[in-house]
Amino acid sequence: MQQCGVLTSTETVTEPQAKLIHSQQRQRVGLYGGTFNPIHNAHLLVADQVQSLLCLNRVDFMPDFIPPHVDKKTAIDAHKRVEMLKLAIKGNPHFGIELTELERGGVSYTYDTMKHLLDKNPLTEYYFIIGGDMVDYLPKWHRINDLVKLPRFHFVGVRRQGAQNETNYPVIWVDVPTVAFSSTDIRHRISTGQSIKYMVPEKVEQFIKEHRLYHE
Ligand SMILES: Nc1ncnc2c1ncn2[C@@H]1O[C@H](COP(=O)(O)OP(=O)(O)OP(=O)(O)O)[C@@H](O)[C@H]1O
Ligand SMILES: O=C(O)c1ccc[n+]([C@@H]2O[C@H](COP(=O)([O-])O)[C@@H](O)[C@H]2O)c1
Repeated sequence: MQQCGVLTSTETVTEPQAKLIHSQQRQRVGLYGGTFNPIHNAHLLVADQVQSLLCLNRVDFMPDFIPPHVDKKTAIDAHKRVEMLKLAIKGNPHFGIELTELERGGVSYTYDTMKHLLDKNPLTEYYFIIGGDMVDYLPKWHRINDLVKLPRFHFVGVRRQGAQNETNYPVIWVDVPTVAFSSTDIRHRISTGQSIKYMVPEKVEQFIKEHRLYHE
Protein backbone atom coordinates (compact mmCIF):
# COMPACT_ATOMS: atom_id res chain seq x y z
CA MET A 1 0.00 0.00 0.00
CA GLN A 2 1.43 3.34 -1.02
CA GLN A 3 1.66 6.17 1.53
CA CYS A 4 0.34 9.48 0.31
CA GLY A 5 1.16 11.72 3.30
CA VAL A 6 3.03 15.05 3.38
CA LEU A 7 6.57 15.14 4.79
CA THR A 8 6.97 16.70 8.23
CA SER A 9 10.21 17.43 10.05
CA THR A 10 11.15 18.85 13.45
CA GLU A 11 14.80 19.31 12.44
CA THR A 12 16.55 21.89 10.26
CA VAL A 13 15.57 21.14 6.72
CA THR A 14 18.25 20.84 4.03
CA GLU A 15 17.69 22.37 0.60
CA PRO A 16 16.84 19.08 -1.14
CA GLN A 17 14.40 18.27 1.67
CA ALA A 18 12.85 21.73 1.38
CA LYS A 19 12.38 21.19 -2.35
CA LEU A 20 10.77 17.83 -1.66
CA ILE A 21 8.43 19.32 0.94
CA HIS A 22 7.60 22.15 -1.44
CA SER A 23 6.84 19.73 -4.26
CA GLN A 24 4.64 17.71 -1.92
CA GLN A 25 2.68 20.81 -1.02
CA ARG A 26 1.64 21.13 -4.61
CA GLN A 27 -1.81 19.84 -5.34
CA ARG A 28 -1.65 16.74 -7.53
CA VAL A 29 -4.80 16.84 -9.60
CA GLY A 30 -5.95 14.23 -12.09
CA LEU A 31 -7.94 15.55 -15.03
CA TYR A 32 -10.09 13.06 -16.85
CA GLY A 33 -11.21 14.67 -20.09
CA GLY A 34 -13.95 13.12 -22.15
CA THR A 35 -17.30 13.46 -23.80
CA PHE A 36 -18.96 11.27 -21.16
CA ASN A 37 -21.91 10.54 -23.42
CA PRO A 38 -22.76 8.95 -21.01
CA ILE A 39 -20.27 8.43 -18.16
CA HIS A 40 -19.91 4.70 -17.43
CA ASN A 41 -18.40 2.43 -14.79
CA ALA A 42 -15.12 1.92 -16.68
CA HIS A 43 -14.53 5.71 -16.44
CA LEU A 44 -15.19 5.57 -12.69
CA LEU A 45 -12.96 2.55 -12.17
CA VAL A 46 -10.10 4.18 -14.09
CA ALA A 47 -10.41 7.46 -12.15
CA ASP A 48 -10.49 5.68 -8.80
CA GLN A 49 -7.49 3.47 -9.52
CA VAL A 50 -5.36 6.29 -10.92
CA GLN A 51 -6.24 8.55 -7.98
CA SER A 52 -5.10 5.98 -5.47
CA LEU A 53 -2.07 4.57 -7.35
CA LEU A 54 -0.63 8.02 -8.11
CA CYS A 55 -1.61 9.51 -4.73
CA LEU A 56 -3.58 12.31 -6.38
CA ASN A 57 -5.44 14.80 -4.19
CA ARG A 58 -8.42 14.38 -6.49
CA VAL A 59 -9.56 13.55 -10.01
CA ASP A 60 -11.71 16.07 -11.85
CA PHE A 61 -13.90 14.81 -14.69
CA MET A 62 -13.76 17.39 -17.47
CA PRO A 63 -16.55 17.18 -20.07
CA ASP A 64 -15.55 18.57 -23.45
CA PHE A 65 -17.73 20.98 -25.46
CA ILE A 66 -16.88 20.01 -29.04
CA PRO A 67 -14.54 16.98 -28.97
CA PRO A 68 -11.47 17.53 -31.19
CA HIS A 69 -12.13 14.15 -32.85
CA VAL A 70 -13.55 14.91 -36.28
CA ASP A 71 -15.22 11.52 -36.50
CA LYS A 72 -17.11 11.83 -33.18
CA LYS A 73 -20.88 11.89 -33.42
CA THR A 74 -22.54 14.92 -31.86
CA ALA A 75 -23.03 14.28 -28.17
CA ILE A 76 -26.23 15.02 -26.29
CA ASP A 77 -26.36 18.46 -24.74
CA ALA A 78 -23.69 19.35 -22.23
CA HIS A 79 -26.15 20.08 -19.43
CA LYS A 80 -27.43 16.48 -19.40
CA ARG A 81 -23.90 15.03 -19.61
CA VAL A 82 -22.95 17.14 -16.57
CA GLU A 83 -26.08 16.06 -14.66
CA MET A 84 -25.08 12.42 -15.20
CA LEU A 85 -21.51 13.15 -14.11
CA LYS A 86 -22.81 14.74 -10.90
CA LEU A 87 -24.98 11.71 -10.14
CA ALA A 88 -22.10 9.33 -10.87
CA ILE A 89 -19.49 10.98 -8.62
CA LYS A 90 -21.79 11.88 -5.73
CA GLY A 91 -20.37 10.81 -2.37
CA ASN A 92 -16.78 10.29 -3.56
CA PRO A 93 -14.61 12.92 -1.83
CA HIS A 94 -11.79 12.36 -4.35
CA PHE A 95 -13.90 13.16 -7.41
CA GLY A 96 -14.87 16.56 -8.81
CA ILE A 97 -15.98 18.20 -12.07
CA GLU A 98 -13.99 20.77 -14.09
CA LEU A 99 -16.27 22.87 -16.31
CA THR A 100 -13.71 25.06 -18.04
CA GLU A 101 -14.15 23.53 -21.53
CA LEU A 102 -17.93 23.95 -21.42
CA GLU A 103 -17.54 27.56 -20.25
CA ARG A 104 -15.02 28.29 -23.03
CA GLY A 105 -17.10 26.69 -25.79
CA GLY A 106 -15.71 25.86 -29.25
CA VAL A 107 -13.45 22.89 -29.94
CA SER A 108 -11.97 21.56 -26.69
CA TYR A 109 -8.28 21.41 -27.53
CA THR A 110 -6.34 20.15 -24.52
CA TYR A 111 -3.42 22.51 -25.17
CA ASP A 112 -5.72 25.56 -24.78
CA THR A 113 -7.33 24.10 -21.67
CA MET A 114 -4.02 23.31 -19.99
CA LYS A 115 -2.52 26.72 -20.74
CA HIS A 116 -5.52 28.25 -19.01
CA LEU A 117 -5.57 25.89 -16.00
CA LEU A 118 -1.79 25.98 -15.42
CA ASP A 119 -1.79 29.80 -15.47
CA LYS A 120 -4.79 29.95 -13.15
CA ASN A 121 -3.42 27.40 -10.64
CA PRO A 122 0.37 27.88 -10.39
CA LEU A 123 0.77 25.38 -7.54
CA THR A 124 -1.07 22.51 -9.19
CA GLU A 125 0.59 19.56 -10.90
CA TYR A 126 -1.78 18.08 -13.50
CA TYR A 127 -2.13 14.43 -14.49
CA PHE A 128 -4.23 14.14 -17.65
CA ILE A 129 -5.76 10.65 -17.87
CA ILE A 130 -6.31 9.08 -21.28
CA GLY A 131 -7.29 5.63 -22.51
CA GLY A 132 -5.03 3.66 -24.86
CA ASP A 133 -7.08 4.68 -27.92
CA MET A 134 -6.32 8.33 -27.14
CA VAL A 135 -2.65 7.48 -26.56
CA ASP A 136 -2.51 5.99 -30.09
CA TYR A 137 -4.07 9.19 -31.40
CA LEU A 138 -1.56 11.56 -29.67
CA PRO A 139 0.45 12.39 -32.84
CA LYS A 140 -2.70 14.05 -34.21
CA TRP A 141 -3.47 16.15 -31.13
CA HIS A 142 -3.45 19.92 -31.56
CA ARG A 143 0.03 21.36 -30.70
CA ILE A 144 1.05 18.03 -29.18
CA ASN A 145 4.76 18.94 -29.12
CA ASP A 146 4.00 22.11 -27.14
CA LEU A 147 1.52 20.31 -24.90
CA VAL A 148 3.99 17.68 -23.68
CA LYS A 149 6.53 20.41 -22.87
CA LEU A 150 4.19 22.35 -20.60
CA PRO A 151 5.47 22.46 -17.01
CA ARG A 152 3.45 20.62 -14.36
CA PHE A 153 1.65 18.62 -17.05
CA HIS A 154 1.78 14.82 -17.40
CA PHE A 155 -0.15 12.31 -19.46
CA VAL A 156 -1.36 9.21 -17.61
CA GLY A 157 -2.15 6.29 -19.91
CA VAL A 158 -4.55 3.46 -19.16
CA ARG A 159 -4.44 0.49 -21.52
CA ARG A 160 -7.62 -0.19 -23.46
CA GLN A 161 -8.67 -3.32 -25.28
CA GLY A 162 -8.49 -2.97 -29.06
CA ALA A 163 -5.92 -0.14 -28.91
CA GLN A 164 -2.20 -0.35 -29.73
CA ASN A 165 -1.44 1.38 -26.39
CA GLU A 166 1.89 2.62 -27.72
CA THR A 167 3.55 5.99 -28.13
CA ASN A 168 6.87 7.80 -28.22
CA TYR A 169 5.41 10.70 -26.27
CA PRO A 170 5.98 10.79 -22.50
CA VAL A 171 3.18 8.89 -20.79
CA ILE A 172 3.01 7.53 -17.24
CA TRP A 173 1.34 4.14 -17.69
CA VAL A 174 -0.87 2.91 -14.88
CA ASP A 175 -2.05 -0.71 -14.64
CA VAL A 176 -5.80 -0.75 -14.24
CA PRO A 177 -8.05 -3.79 -14.70
CA THR A 178 -9.29 -3.70 -18.29
CA VAL A 179 -12.97 -3.09 -18.84
CA ALA A 180 -13.83 -3.37 -22.50
CA PHE A 181 -17.04 -1.39 -22.93
CA SER A 182 -17.47 2.18 -24.16
CA SER A 183 -20.15 4.88 -24.23
CA THR A 184 -20.83 3.83 -27.83
CA ASP A 185 -21.68 0.30 -26.60
CA ILE A 186 -24.00 1.73 -23.96
CA ARG A 187 -25.81 3.98 -26.45
CA HIS A 188 -26.17 1.02 -28.79
CA ARG A 189 -27.52 -1.23 -26.04
CA ILE A 190 -30.11 1.38 -25.03
CA SER A 191 -31.26 1.98 -28.59
CA THR A 192 -31.68 -1.78 -29.13
CA GLY A 193 -33.48 -2.37 -25.83
CA GLN A 194 -30.68 -4.24 -24.04
CA SER A 195 -29.82 -3.87 -20.37
CA ILE A 196 -27.12 -1.46 -19.17
CA LYS A 197 -27.40 -2.59 -15.56
CA TYR A 198 -24.00 -2.52 -13.78
CA MET A 199 -22.44 -0.72 -16.76
CA VAL A 200 -23.40 2.72 -15.42
CA PRO A 201 -24.24 3.78 -11.85
CA GLU A 202 -27.87 3.07 -10.91
CA LYS A 203 -28.71 6.79 -10.64
CA VAL A 204 -27.32 7.41 -14.12
CA GLU A 205 -29.39 4.52 -15.47
CA GLN A 206 -32.51 6.06 -13.88
CA PHE A 207 -31.68 9.49 -15.33
CA ILE A 208 -31.27 7.98 -18.81
CA LYS A 209 -34.65 6.25 -18.47
CA GLU A 210 -36.45 9.33 -17.12
CA HIS A 211 -35.16 11.53 -19.93
CA ARG A 212 -35.44 8.82 -22.58
CA LEU A 213 -31.84 9.45 -23.64
CA TYR A 214 -30.25 7.48 -26.49
CA HIS A 215 -33.49 5.71 -27.40
CA GLU A 216 -33.44 7.22 -30.95
N1 LIG B 1 -13.29 1.09 -21.04
C1 LIG B 1 -12.33 2.02 -20.96
N2 LIG B 1 -11.09 1.72 -20.53
C2 LIG B 1 -10.10 2.65 -20.48
N3 LIG B 1 -10.26 3.95 -20.86
C3 LIG B 1 -11.48 4.31 -21.30
C4 LIG B 1 -12.58 3.39 -21.36
N4 LIG B 1 -13.66 4.04 -21.83
C5 LIG B 1 -13.27 5.31 -22.06
N5 LIG B 1 -11.97 5.48 -21.74
C6 LIG B 1 -11.18 6.72 -21.84
O1 LIG B 1 -11.92 7.74 -21.18
C7 LIG B 1 -11.70 9.01 -21.81
C8 LIG B 1 -13.04 9.64 -22.12
O2 LIG B 1 -13.70 8.81 -23.03
P1 LIG B 1 -15.11 9.06 -23.68
O3 LIG B 1 -15.94 9.95 -22.86
O4 LIG B 1 -14.92 9.42 -25.10
O5 LIG B 1 -15.69 7.56 -23.52
P2 LIG B 1 -15.80 6.41 -24.59
O6 LIG B 1 -16.37 5.25 -23.86
O7 LIG B 1 -14.51 6.22 -25.30
O8 LIG B 1 -16.89 7.06 -25.55
P3 LIG B 1 -17.31 6.77 -27.06
O9 LIG B 1 -17.59 5.32 -27.19
O10 LIG B 1 -18.51 7.65 -27.23
O11 LIG B 1 -16.12 7.21 -27.92
C9 LIG B 1 -10.84 8.71 -23.06
O12 LIG B 1 -9.50 9.00 -22.72
C10 LIG B 1 -11.03 7.23 -23.27
O13 LIG B 1 -9.91 6.63 -23.90
O1 LIG C 1 -6.32 18.51 -28.07
C1 LIG C 1 -6.54 17.63 -28.91
O2 LIG C 1 -6.19 17.72 -30.09
C2 LIG C 1 -7.29 16.39 -28.47
C3 LIG C 1 -7.53 15.35 -29.37
C4 LIG C 1 -8.26 14.25 -28.92
C5 LIG C 1 -8.74 14.19 -27.61
N1 LIG C 1 -8.47 15.25 -26.77
C6 LIG C 1 -9.01 15.24 -25.40
O3 LIG C 1 -8.93 13.94 -24.86
C7 LIG C 1 -10.07 13.71 -24.02
C8 LIG C 1 -10.76 12.41 -24.47
O4 LIG C 1 -11.31 12.62 -25.76
P1 LIG C 1 -12.65 11.90 -26.24
O5 LIG C 1 -12.74 12.23 -27.69
O6 LIG C 1 -12.43 10.44 -25.96
O7 LIG C 1 -13.78 12.47 -25.45
C9 LIG C 1 -10.96 14.95 -24.13
O8 LIG C 1 -10.68 15.80 -23.02
C10 LIG C 1 -10.50 15.61 -25.42
O9 LIG C 1 -10.67 17.03 -25.40
C11 LIG C 1 -7.77 16.32 -27.17
